[in-house]
Amino acid sequence: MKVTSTPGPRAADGAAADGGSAALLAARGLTVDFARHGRTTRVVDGVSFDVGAGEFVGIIGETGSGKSVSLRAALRMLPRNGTLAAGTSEFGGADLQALPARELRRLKGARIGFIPQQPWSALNPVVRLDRQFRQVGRAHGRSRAWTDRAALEMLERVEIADPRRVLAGHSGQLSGGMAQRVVIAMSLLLAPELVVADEPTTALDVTVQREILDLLSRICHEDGKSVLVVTHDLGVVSHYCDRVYVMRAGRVLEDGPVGEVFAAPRHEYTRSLVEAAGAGDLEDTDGSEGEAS
Ligand SMILES: Nc1ncnc2c1ncn2[C@@H]1O[C@H](COP(=O)(O)OP(=O)(O)OP(=O)(O)O)[C@@H](O)[C@H]1O
Repeated sequence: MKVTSTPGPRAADGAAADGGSAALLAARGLTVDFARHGRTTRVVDGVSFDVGAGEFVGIIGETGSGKSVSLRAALRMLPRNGTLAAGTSEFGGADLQALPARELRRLKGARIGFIPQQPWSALNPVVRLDRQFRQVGRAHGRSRAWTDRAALEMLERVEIADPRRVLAGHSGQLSGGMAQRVVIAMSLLLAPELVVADEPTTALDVTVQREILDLLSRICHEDGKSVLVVTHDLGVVSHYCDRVYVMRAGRVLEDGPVGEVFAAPRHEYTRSLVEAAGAGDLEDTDGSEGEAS
């Protein structure tokens, strides 16, 4: 994959300087409180980010820095004990925080695909996979025939061998990598414009991780989709993303084109991430046109 290093200003407030109102997903000032053991803790504080059309954006930071919570806040997917204390998020100009729940559900399945950390969390072990695809199709007004055809096509695109047999089976028969391919196929079923992936490969073996990411990136590039990926792996961001937001302790420390941020980090923390990752992970971030293997 090409890693671009678009020249341009680097924003200081966590929002992309070049994102502006044209962004497909725009989050501004997200601030999240969690109630825990009778106390309220602020875990995300004023986080802003943009994802433009066709852009691959990464959010990176150590465990607990607030990456997942920011992403979930933007998509109105916070757990019960989490509250959005401040901030806004828009998708294609629609206010995600104000949309009626039904419209939000419709938009999320059809225009925003979500890939979770654990494929198993998105699959029901006791329901045949073809039925699970049909449930997704039905929820969005698609016929059974349409869904069956689309599911087969998507499983082929994610390189599942013998997709008919897989569809007639259950998720428990799949390896982790196969299960994540099925989840990717399901999340892409309705051709969403944006794919949001929360540490999509941490549950998988290292070799499988790369295969899955290559596949996801290829399909999303071919179809011109936007991707927002949350990861603690600098190699993933440097290899697959155009722009990056670096998070620590619930805030965005810096953001910008991947090549620029990692080649000349402004923040000490980003510098330490780069140093810890070592040169091997940064082979593609020099602003030149590195190709993924
Ligand atoms: N449901 C919850 N209730 C209380 N606190 C939570 C909840 N979910 C997350 N947190 C807290 O919010 C903070 C940010 O968590 P978050 O999951 O966003 O981190 P992260 O950067 O995505 O890390 P990881 O890579 O481990 O997922 C952490 O301190 C976490 O303990």
